[in-house]
Amino acid sequence: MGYEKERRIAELAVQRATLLTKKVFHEKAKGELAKDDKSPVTKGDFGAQALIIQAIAHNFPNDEIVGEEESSELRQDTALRSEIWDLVKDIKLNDSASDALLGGPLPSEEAMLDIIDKGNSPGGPKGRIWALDPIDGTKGFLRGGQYAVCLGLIVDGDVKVGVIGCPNLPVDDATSLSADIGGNQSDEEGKGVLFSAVQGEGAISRPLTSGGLAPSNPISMRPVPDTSKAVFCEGVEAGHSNQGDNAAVAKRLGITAPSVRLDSQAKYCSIARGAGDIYLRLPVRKDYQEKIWDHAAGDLLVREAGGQVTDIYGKRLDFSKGRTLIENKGVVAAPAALQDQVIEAVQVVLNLK
Ligand SMILES: Nc1ncnc2c1ncn2[C@@H]1O[C@H](COP(=O)(O)OS(=O)(=O)O)[C@@H](OP(=O)(O)O)[C@H]1O
Ligand SMILES: [Mg+2]
Repeated sequence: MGYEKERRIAELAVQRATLLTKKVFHEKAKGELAKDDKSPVTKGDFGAQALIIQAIAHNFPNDEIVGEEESSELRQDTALRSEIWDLVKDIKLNDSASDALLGGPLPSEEAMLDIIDKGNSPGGPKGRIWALDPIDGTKGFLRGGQYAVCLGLIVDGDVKVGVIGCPNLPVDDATSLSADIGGNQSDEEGKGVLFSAVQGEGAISRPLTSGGLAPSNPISMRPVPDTSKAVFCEGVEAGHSNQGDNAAVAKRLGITAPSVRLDSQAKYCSIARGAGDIYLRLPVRKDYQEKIWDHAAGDLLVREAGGQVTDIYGKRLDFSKGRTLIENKGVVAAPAALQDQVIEAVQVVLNLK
């Protein structure tokens, strides 16, 4: 219990960082950048990481941070670095009291690089550790589709707070399921959704804004009478989860509805609000270790919305082992009442039993 300050700071930090990523996303969408230019995602990633770590370091100076990015590339590339600095120094929430909570402007480009490198914690079983993915769903971002800004607080190995900004998801939690849930949901004015959860206190969503926090609504997973009525949410990239195995699991469960495909932790968010029911991430490569920043916030959000999240063996995701989920393989997230049946089907399809 508690963690209200952590939730508020995390929500505001993610909201502010999302503004930066949206600026770059829309420059790209309007064709102002070369089509094969990889720099938009790089700019968004580094800029958002700097802004979020600044807010954490200002409010919780003793906490550690596991961030996806580190600054060595920027220390080599002065042109890219100054483009990112131009973005970072100008981003403010349109509400001075909220902005002040996140700390004053960073003093210099050098300070920005140092802040980015505070994301170098090795993680582990003890203490307060934030897991940060400044742009999750890189491929979705580049494609003009779904991406997410994700931040989770892990305390002694347990996720206590999870916050996810999804600038391209529809604001209304009741929006019906749609296979076409790409970047066409986005606009520059400030649509999109901010999701959050605190352990033991449920999950909420609120519209993303460019100022202070908007009013929130509780969210929960859809009641699904039996597995055949469920809808899958799954990734877009065939290299990240095994779509053939997913289809075989769906068949075993009697599911006929087409899967909703979207990038990033927007999948966890969608099932947590009832826009889809089951998220499967079945391994493609045996040796791939999932990263904690790709799952910490989404894991808590779904569990607080009435779901269960495990790996393909039915084991809870273990965030106490460092920067990766070394003790887990794949992800299976479903309404709590269906989880055992889904795991059973996964294990049959993967020949685990
Ligand atoms: N081989 C493999 N297997 C599983 N996961 C991998 C793999 N390679 C990369 N990644 C990580 O996938 C993150 C993006 O996941 P998504 O869910 O958006 O992917 S997708 O929707 O399935 O395309 C992506 O996060 P971002 O880099 O932040 O986009 C990677 O951390
Ligand atoms: Mg990621």
